[in-house]
Amino acid sequence: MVQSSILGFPRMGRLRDLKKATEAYWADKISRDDLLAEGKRLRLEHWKIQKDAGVDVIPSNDFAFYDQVLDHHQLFGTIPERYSKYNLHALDEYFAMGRGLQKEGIDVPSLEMVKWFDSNYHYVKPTLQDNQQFKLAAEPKPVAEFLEAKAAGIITRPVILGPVSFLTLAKADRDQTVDPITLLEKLLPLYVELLSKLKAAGAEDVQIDEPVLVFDLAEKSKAAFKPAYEKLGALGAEGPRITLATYFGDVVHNIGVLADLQSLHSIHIDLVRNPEQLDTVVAALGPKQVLSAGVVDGRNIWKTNFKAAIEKVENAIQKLGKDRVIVATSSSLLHVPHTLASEKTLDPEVQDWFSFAVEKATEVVVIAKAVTEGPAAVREQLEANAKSVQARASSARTNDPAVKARQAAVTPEMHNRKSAFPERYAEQTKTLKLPLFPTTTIGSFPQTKEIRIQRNKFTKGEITPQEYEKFIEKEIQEVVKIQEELDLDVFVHGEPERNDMVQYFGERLTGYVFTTHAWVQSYGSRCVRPPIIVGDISRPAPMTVKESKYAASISPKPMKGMLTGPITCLRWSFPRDDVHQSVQAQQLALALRDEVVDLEAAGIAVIQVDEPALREGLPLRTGEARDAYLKWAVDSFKLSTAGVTDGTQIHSHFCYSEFQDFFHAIAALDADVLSIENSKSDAKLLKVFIDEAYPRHIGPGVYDIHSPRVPTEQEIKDRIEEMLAYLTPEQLWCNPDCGLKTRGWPETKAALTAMVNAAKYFRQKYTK
Ligand SMILES: CN1c2c(nc(N)[nH]c2=O)NC[C@@H]1CNc1ccc(C(=O)N[C@@H](CCC(=O)N[C@@H](CCC(=O)N[C@@H](CCC(=O)O)C(=O)O)C(=O)O)C(=O)O)cc1
Ligand SMILES: N[C@@H](CCS)C(=O)O
Ligand SMILES: [Zn+2]
Repeated sequence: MVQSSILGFPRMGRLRDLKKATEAYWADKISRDDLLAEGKRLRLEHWKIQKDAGVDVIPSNDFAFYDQVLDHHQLFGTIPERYSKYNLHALDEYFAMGRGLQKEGIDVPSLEMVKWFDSNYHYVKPTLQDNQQFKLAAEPKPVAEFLEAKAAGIITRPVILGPVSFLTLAKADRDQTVDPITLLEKLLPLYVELLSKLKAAGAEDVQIDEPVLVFDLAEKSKAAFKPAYEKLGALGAEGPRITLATYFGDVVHNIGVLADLQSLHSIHIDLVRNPEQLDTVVAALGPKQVLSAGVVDGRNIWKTNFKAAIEKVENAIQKLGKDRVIVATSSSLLHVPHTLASEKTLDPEVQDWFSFAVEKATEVVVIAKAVTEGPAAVREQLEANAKSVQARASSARTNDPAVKARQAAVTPEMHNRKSAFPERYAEQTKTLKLPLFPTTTIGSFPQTKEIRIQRNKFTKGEITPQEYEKFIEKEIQEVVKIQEELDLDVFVHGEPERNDMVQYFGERLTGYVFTTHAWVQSYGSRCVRPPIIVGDISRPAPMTVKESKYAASISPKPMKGMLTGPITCLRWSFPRDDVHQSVQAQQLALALRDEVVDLEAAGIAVIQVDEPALREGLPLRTGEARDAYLKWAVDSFKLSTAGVTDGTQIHSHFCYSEFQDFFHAIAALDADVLSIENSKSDAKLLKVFIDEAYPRHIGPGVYDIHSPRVPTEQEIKDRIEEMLAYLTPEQLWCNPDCGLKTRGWPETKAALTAMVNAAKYFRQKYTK
């Protein structure tokens, strides 16, 4: 019998219940016990959904109150002393690492948070010491959650991050030099102990995620696999059977590594992203090893094409037999929304094309049944699926000849600014007249409860468009006034009208549909509702001009227009899977180009086009695919921004990504000013700007915006001083790491006051 399996389930709940409970706990509105009880309720509900759908292999320990990688910091006792010294309750210590803590004499910033592979999910980086000791938690969470499910009559397969991935994704703490992978020997006994405990609790199977196998691994990491899994395998019957899971890429380049891991029970591969890896992996399996075939997409919302998925699974069965194949989701379903059933306003035509987590649970079951019992056993489902797939392929919604014609008319010249940076800068200086160390923010100001309530009322028709517009104008007036008081140099309108920097644009572009409840966790308690690209994209009307023009009209200083770039719009949406992403990016670029030109015509002389997802889109392995991506991604940005005159200053912003290995792409954008998240990274990373003789202007973030913690003026000065080792005073802008939408006003004002004072200090010091 072919089993069905899910690698992980979204944990927020149908109505973002976990977000609400967590934020209520942080605000002291519910007790710790209330929050723990809500977590328990959600875990149980999610296991039951999967059980009721008929899924054979159901994951546990895929739940986390903040981040599943952060859970492993506590599991292995890798909590830096700056947190552990306070002897906080474990849950509070956990949140302190995730989001920092500034309360009752405690003042500790959060750990670094970065992108989870090429997704819009962010994990907290394990941060290790030179003399790192490891200690398994007294009540390991994977064991506790396995037992919790067991008590409810559901036998699960606990998920843990593998030792090689944990260490490869880790970093040395600031001022430490340890290469994390060298700590493997010390860490492995904890895995052995954990596996024994799981087995003793009744777990027959465990899923160990080793997603780093999709990277081009350093030799040290590659070499770590064999000894690690020999040690875990040595447990034999004393430990659970191990399924080693890889996802988001292929493992063909590391097949020698996998072929050596004969103690594994099964190997999971992503056959949505890389179906071509099937034959190589099957050939490398040992005679009894099982293949977990990831054929239901964990990263996108399109209904699975059953015919195509069944063909892939049948192909594996032919070589391995039915008992050695499992039908699975390609990755955890963390990256897709909870259920399509909550969507009440989608056009039924397109609703029929989608499948969210709950629906995907049924999909793996149907596919497993089709290959176990034959198609007749699920004829009805297969026929309905074929009809839906066919309807989408032939829908008029997907194809717009006018968009195609415009794309065909794009010329190479349309990608280039009129002049090189020195001439542009000379023009910009005439109008902008900025001081040294100009201060600015990244765009958004706090999205207060009041803003969200008013938008909610407007969406529900409880207030008129005119009332909503007046409210937004009032918000803009307020942020302009605050920026005047703070004495910032380049103002923003604060983005109060935007629910989200991508969703907002998706709602204004043809070719998109958007949802009401399709939330996906981005980090911690923060969720996004990615709009869905269903057809060719165009801009029926200006999207941001009204608000920017209004803000400029009441502002005594330059007002920065604010757009989300084509690659970020693409990556943070659910993209089409029937058209290459480069085509979708170019359509977005053309729509944004019109917006940029319209903003300029409205008198906006500084325009920021955010591209925080540019790095995220980079193929995970080096090589041709990367070069191809970089070409079309950079071209899209340039196409969107190059329609302006020299005097208009183009900014771009990057966050959540490591930029050194990506420097050439950022430089190739030819933006006049870059702002990059930097406050949590070592300033030494800025050396790349010297090495490459970067000629334009840069604002490396001077403080972290993810934490409510307020930086001191001295900290910011120290940071700027460090930056000046790598950048000239003429090049340097002062700004926070990213937008301030998640922050409250008191901390925002306090932090920006410190930032402006620090900038003024250096301005005075360097002005001749
Ligand atoms: C910069 N980042 C972003 C990423 N991806 C995006 N798509 N957008 C981003 O900004 N990736 C990388 C980072 C991740 N960072 C963030 C930062 C902040 C958030 C965030 O604040 N998310 C909000 C939801 C935003 C939103 O769409 N809000 C809507 C709906 C608001 C709402 O919940 N309304 C209530 C009713 C009103 C009420 O009573 O409060 C409801 O519908 O129930 C809006 O503002 O209209 C979050 O709350 O998590 C995400 C990623
Ligand atoms: N302009 C956006 C960028 C976030 S990456 C903001 O300020 O929120
Ligand atoms: Zn940002």
